[in-house]
Amino acid sequence: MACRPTVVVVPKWGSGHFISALEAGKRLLATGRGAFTLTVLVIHAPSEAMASEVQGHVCREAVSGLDIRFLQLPAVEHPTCCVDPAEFASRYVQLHAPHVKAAIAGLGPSSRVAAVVVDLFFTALFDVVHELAVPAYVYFSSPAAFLALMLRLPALREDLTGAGFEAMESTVDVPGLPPVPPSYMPACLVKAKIESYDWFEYHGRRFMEARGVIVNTSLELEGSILAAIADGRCVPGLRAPALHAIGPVIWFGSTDDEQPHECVRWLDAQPPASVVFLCFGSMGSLDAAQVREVAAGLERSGHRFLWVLRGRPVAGTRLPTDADLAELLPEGFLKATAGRGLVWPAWAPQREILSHAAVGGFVTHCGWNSILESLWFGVPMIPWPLYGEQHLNAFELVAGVGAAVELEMDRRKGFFVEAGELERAVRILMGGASDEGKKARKTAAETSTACRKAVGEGGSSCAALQRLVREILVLPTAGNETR
Ligand SMILES: COc1cc(-c2[o+]c3cc(O)cc([O-])c3cc2O[C@@H]2O[C@H](CO)[C@H](O)[C@H](O)[C@H]2O)cc(OC)c1O
Ligand SMILES: O=c1ccn([C@@H]2O[C@H](COP(=O)(O)OP(=O)(O)O)[C@@H](O)[C@H]2O)c(=O)[nH]1
Repeated sequence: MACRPTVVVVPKWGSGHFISALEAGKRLLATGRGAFTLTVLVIHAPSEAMASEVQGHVCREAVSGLDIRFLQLPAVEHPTCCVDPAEFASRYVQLHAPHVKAAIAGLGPSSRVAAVVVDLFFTALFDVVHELAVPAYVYFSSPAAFLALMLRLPALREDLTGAGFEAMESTVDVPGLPPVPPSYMPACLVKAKIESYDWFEYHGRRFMEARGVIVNTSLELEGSILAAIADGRCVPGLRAPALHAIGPVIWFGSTDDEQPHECVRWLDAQPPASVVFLCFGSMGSLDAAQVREVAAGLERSGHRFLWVLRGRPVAGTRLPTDADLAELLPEGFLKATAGRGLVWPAWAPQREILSHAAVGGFVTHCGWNSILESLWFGVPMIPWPLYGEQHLNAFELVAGVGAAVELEMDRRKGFFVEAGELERAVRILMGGASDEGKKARKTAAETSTACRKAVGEGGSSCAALQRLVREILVLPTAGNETR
């Protein structure tokens, strides 16, 4: 079919961002039933490890036979003196703006560019998208709760002293959530790191310029927050951005391994719902003292476990290394837990593990993709937030969604978790007669059903996707219909 319009997606590197944005693009493509193609502008990831991860996804999709064209953008210099990944990503993409403009303009002769969808850290690209008079969308791969908070940041700034949320005594009003204690504010906003607050506030303001914000969530999961945003409660006096809740967007593809993964083979030999799974995301790792507490807590809980234990990143990088188990684990631990525990020192196939019948609980760093995957498979959680917006996600999981047993962390000691506390939470989550555990397991099962219904034919997220595709396919209107 000649001259079909194309939707341009500009994803950020990093598993949680890139795969999610690509999968959302593929769902747009499938919903459009051939009415448009997808063009993905690939930004060179800032480290070799991340670049090769992105390349793996690109190569796999390039041979999928779908209408996706990948355009690699030229490399640019790295910005210097950035305080955190949010600032780095925001400034790095600014340097790509001329290349993004040239790439989009270059598509013009063969296909009309119907929309440009950028990652939540990439709103600096709006300037060139506006210059080209193309409708701009944001793909928000974090929860609506964090979107609500980002939209609220300009107003919240007025209540803050220079010390940030850490010094705040009252709770924080995130519309649609119960009052949030300041200690649950995202790690990137809690400390007096004014640069990262500035950047999140910057993006929050720029979301208002978008034709719509596509959020990886559903009405069933975050209905009250989506309603609060749509009602304008986050941006009083201004027009709220149009929202498209199309989630859960989860990638169910595989990495073409011929043999089942060792973790999966081990799970095959365990009884149903007997194993607690521990995994801390693409960037999470624990220090040596914390590793010893986890080992003691798991040993004392008496439960079966599959623990993805990663080593600290080497200097100058952010990705965890493969762990040296002999060095990290307490002496005798592997022997004492042989037969009922597996410690895996490298990247693990998390989705496959969560889908396994032997898994009954998940100790998670609360990355939003991990939460959605766990809910999809009906696995109740113990939240152990580390970085980014994860503390807010953990609060929402316990106080809002309810599919989790809270883990007490010593907030004055770098969020340290004692062995006894992990043992307590694991025992409650994995069995026993406590109401708290029963409620978490029941809510996880119910939420799984609701999530699957949302993306199925006639579900709320499926309908939102169809409305979004209709909106993209017609020329810009003042529509704000998809709340
Ligand atoms: C959303 O707020 C923050 C996100 C991050 C952040 O940074 C990051 C940088 C990389 O180079 C690679 C990554 O994979 C990555 C991931 C990441 O956070 C996760 O993003 C997911 C997709 O949006 C999802 O939201 C997870 O919940 C996040 O944990 C960093 C940060 O501050 C340091 C943020 O505030
Ligand atoms: O050992 C690992 C660690 C992470 N993941 C996947 O990486 C993504 C992590 O995204 P999330 O938003 O949870 O957290 P982030 O790593 O971006 O902080 C999820 O899809 C996980 O399933 C995985 O497959 N194996």
